Amino acid sequence: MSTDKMSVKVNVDLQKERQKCNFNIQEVTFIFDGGKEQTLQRKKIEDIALNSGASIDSIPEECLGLKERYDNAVRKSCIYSRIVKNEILEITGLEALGNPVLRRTADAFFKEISPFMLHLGMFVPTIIGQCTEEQQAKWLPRALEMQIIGAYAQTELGHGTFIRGLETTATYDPETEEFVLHSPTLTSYKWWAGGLGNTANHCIVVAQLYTKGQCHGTHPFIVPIRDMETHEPFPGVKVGDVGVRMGFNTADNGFLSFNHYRIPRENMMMKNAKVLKDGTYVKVARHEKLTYGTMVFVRVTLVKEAAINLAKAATIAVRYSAVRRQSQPKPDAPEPQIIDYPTQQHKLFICIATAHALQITGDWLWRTFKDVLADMRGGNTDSLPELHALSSCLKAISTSDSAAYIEQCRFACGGHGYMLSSNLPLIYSFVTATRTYEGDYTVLLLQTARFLVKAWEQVEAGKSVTPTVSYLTLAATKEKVLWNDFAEGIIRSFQAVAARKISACAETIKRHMKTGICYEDAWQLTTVRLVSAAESHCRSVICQTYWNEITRLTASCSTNVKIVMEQLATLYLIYWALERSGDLLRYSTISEKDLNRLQERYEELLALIRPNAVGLVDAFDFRDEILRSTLGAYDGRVYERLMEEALKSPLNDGPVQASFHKYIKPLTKGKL
Ligand SMILES: CCCCC/C=C\C/C=C\C/C=C\C/C=C\C/C=C\CCCCC(=O)SCCNC(=O)CCNC(=O)[C@H](O)C(C)(C)COP(=O)(O)OP(=O)(O)OC[C@H]1O[C@@H](n2cnc3c(N)ncnc32)[C@H](O)[C@@H]1OP(=O)(O)O
Ligand SMILES: Cc1cc2nc3c(=O)[nH]c(=O)nc-3n(C[C@H](O)[C@H](O)[C@H](O)COP(=O)(O)OP(=O)(O)OC[C@H]3O[C@@H](n4cnc5c(N)ncnc54)[C@H](O)[C@@H]3O)c2cc1C
Repeated sequence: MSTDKMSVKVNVDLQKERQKCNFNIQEVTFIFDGGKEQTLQRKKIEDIALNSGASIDSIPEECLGLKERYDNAVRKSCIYSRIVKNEILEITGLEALGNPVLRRTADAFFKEISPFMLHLGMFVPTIIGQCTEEQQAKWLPRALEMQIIGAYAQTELGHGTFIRGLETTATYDPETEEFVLHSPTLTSYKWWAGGLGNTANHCIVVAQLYTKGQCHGTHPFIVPIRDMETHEPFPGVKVGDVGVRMGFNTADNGFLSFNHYRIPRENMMMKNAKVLKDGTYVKVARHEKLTYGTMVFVRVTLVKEAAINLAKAATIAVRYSAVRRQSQPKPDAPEPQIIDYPTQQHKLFICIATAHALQITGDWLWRTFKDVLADMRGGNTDSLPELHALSSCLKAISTSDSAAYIEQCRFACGGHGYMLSSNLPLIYSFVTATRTYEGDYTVLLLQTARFLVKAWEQVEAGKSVTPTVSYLTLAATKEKVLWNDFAEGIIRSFQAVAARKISACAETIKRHMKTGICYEDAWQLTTVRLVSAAESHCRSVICQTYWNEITRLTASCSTNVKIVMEQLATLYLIYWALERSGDLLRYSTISEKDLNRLQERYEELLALIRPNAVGLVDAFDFRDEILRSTLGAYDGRVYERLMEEALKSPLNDGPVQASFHKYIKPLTKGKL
């Protein structure tokens, strides 16, 4: 427990909740963080970054005007980046790029997003992933020292998903040994890049590479866009802000265009392909899609990003639900805490369980990513398609589930959840964007579906497949899978559902083709089912990973920790079995009686988890500075904080606003 938690006066209901908790909270914190060392490291980093108070705003961020908000975010980004550079990276090394501790700590500084986020989140990783060693030696130290600040400009006004359709050109001129960057149309303007509008002085630009009259497709280039002294855009560069957004308003998302703008040949990022001085194009990489590597990396990190944000929202909503009392279900009895309503438990406990499921799956995916990276360093790219399929569907489902459940947490807080000071609307506006950026939900599930259909064709041909799809053999028989309600049985049934959906998609594509249409059209006609099949596959991966890993991770834990972690994981499996009962009825032998029994077990689990609910969210161990919520603070002084925060509003700076004299008074006096 940190000192701030020990010294404060805590709401009586929350105190009672904490007394009820029957498990060792710290052990669960270690599980969520990925181990005791990780917890200790995170706390050390949080202490370094937050104990100075540099993150605190005197006026709430949301009460500032757009320009002041941006200015304040840049000011704090400079402070935070100094801490990151001088102290945090010393502790974590570049592993910090894949570790949510930086983002989690950054939340204390920025209610929205730092305009430097993409510098560390994409600019630096792309230098690492796409530059030769020589190029890295030139750019990486400057980027890490914050001597240059970068953005990642791939998306254009006309194209985001379809990267091959990007229009910006980079044409090689052997005379001067330069690339000429050009934006031929309005739709070719770069659009959306975080940090680009006013902050960055360099930018990674993804453009169609032309040399010797031939187009070689999209490649990344490092492009200086502003003068390092004056920060003026260079001649030939047009750059600005894309306008007000639903969230991300301090992230400085920008547009960018080029008018025959020249950069040295060496600024092409040449790890995967090169252009020689004479203009000869040389392919280095063994796999066509290695230039998409930064996207795979960010998709992998987004799974844990989804988990952390959901854990924050759940912490706010559960603590608030323990403090809030409403209605009178029994005559003459006191108003219950709203967390005692089973419907409230149904809204909230799945959020706690999902945060664990995604965090554990995110850890597993990160380890898989590192293994594939190691294989690729040895020249073996065989496991890349599986990693792409996994990272695509897990990014899609984790961000989509997290956004939906964060909104559910907001609903669970009634009217006060609608206050920006609850922080729930801001968390939601951030997370709902993650469903779109770095690959839209549907588009990514269809990428996974491509892999699954191919894997199914291999199974049909009697060939072996990779471990994450080995369950496809379950579809080889048309028999329904035998239902049983042990965890392993539920997981097996989810796999059978996915397998049968995938095989049905493959059959549907073939059936369409028999009518004479081409494969691409047959694929399009099947996409609604393909998305559903990929979603089922992804859910079975999450369920299996969550169950296997939680069993492994709790093996040496105390009994009550084992029990509560198993209750949560079982709740997660049963919740999804009930949600997908239609699929189970179709593809397994589950009966109405089995479903009724599952429903009963689900409700029993809600009651069993209830006394530990506050302990479970305390175990996520968010400092108040990171939660930034009037409803979710550790002490539960909800009403006092709502009032204190309301009084900070500029609209409370006096009893009468100027608008009364300017407009209302003339109106009421009939003079307007
Ligand atoms: C120093 C101090 C600083 C202080 C900072 C303060 C705070 C910061 C704190 C912390 C920061 C840390 C972390 C931050 C974390 C994250 C960053 C946050 C925000 C990010 C913002 C968002 C940025 C973006 O959105 S960038 C743009 C992303 N764009 C996309 O994702 C586009 C989506 N489209 C695609 O990916 C592809 O085009 C496609 C849809 C997949 C299709 O591609 P296409 O070329 O058309 O290919 P095709 O469909 O024909 O398939 C061919 C073949 O290739 C396979 N394939 C496709 N993609 C891949 C791939 N990536 N890898 C491997 N294989 C791939 C595909 O499956 C096909 O295979 P096959 O033929 O079927 O076998
Ligand atoms: C907050 C935010 C920050 C961003 N930051 C960056 C950044 O830093 N750098 C950067 O380069 N980009 C950035 N982006 C852009 C982002 O990557 C794209 O918006 C995203 O990849 C989706 O592409 P799109 O906007 O072209 O959507 P579209 O592709 O136009 O999608 C619109 C709809 O069409 C559907 N659709 C599209 N193609 C298909 C298909 N083949 N099959 C079926 N349905 C399809 C989609 O499912 C969706 O429903 C950011 C976006 C946001 C919102």
